Amino acid sequence: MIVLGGEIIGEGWNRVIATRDPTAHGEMVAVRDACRRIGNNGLQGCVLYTSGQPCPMCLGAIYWARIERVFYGFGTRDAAGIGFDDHFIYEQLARPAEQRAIPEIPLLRAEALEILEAFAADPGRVRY
Ligand SMILES: Nc1nc2[nH]cnc2c(=O)[nH]1
Repeated sequence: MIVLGGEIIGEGWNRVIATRDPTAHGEMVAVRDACRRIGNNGLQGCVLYTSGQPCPMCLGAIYWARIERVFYGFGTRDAAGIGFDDHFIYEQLARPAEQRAIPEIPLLRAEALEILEAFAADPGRVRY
């Protein structure tokens, strides 16, 4: 759940299998719920309470949402004990991008930079 000033503003639980969505971890569902309810993509000042320590995907969403603090029950090593990959993915991120089980390989940087620079120069750009 996500709490702001003592009030629950978002709730979520794992919906990966139910919705056939690999991103539907409990934390992601809660972040989406809170953002929808408050009508904002930022969750500044909010605290997330979760049974399990967030995986890297969820932690990324937590950072992007600017959540202030996370409280969790069991850790990623505990989750690994029942077959979840959270800890494995953290270990993967500690390796160079090219050496991971799923390598990230730079491609067409100059062309991609043109798109990035055009976006940066767009006066209608909204920062988040
Ligand atoms: N913290 C957390 N870890 C997971 N690993 C797989 N699914 C989940 C989830 O919903 N939450």
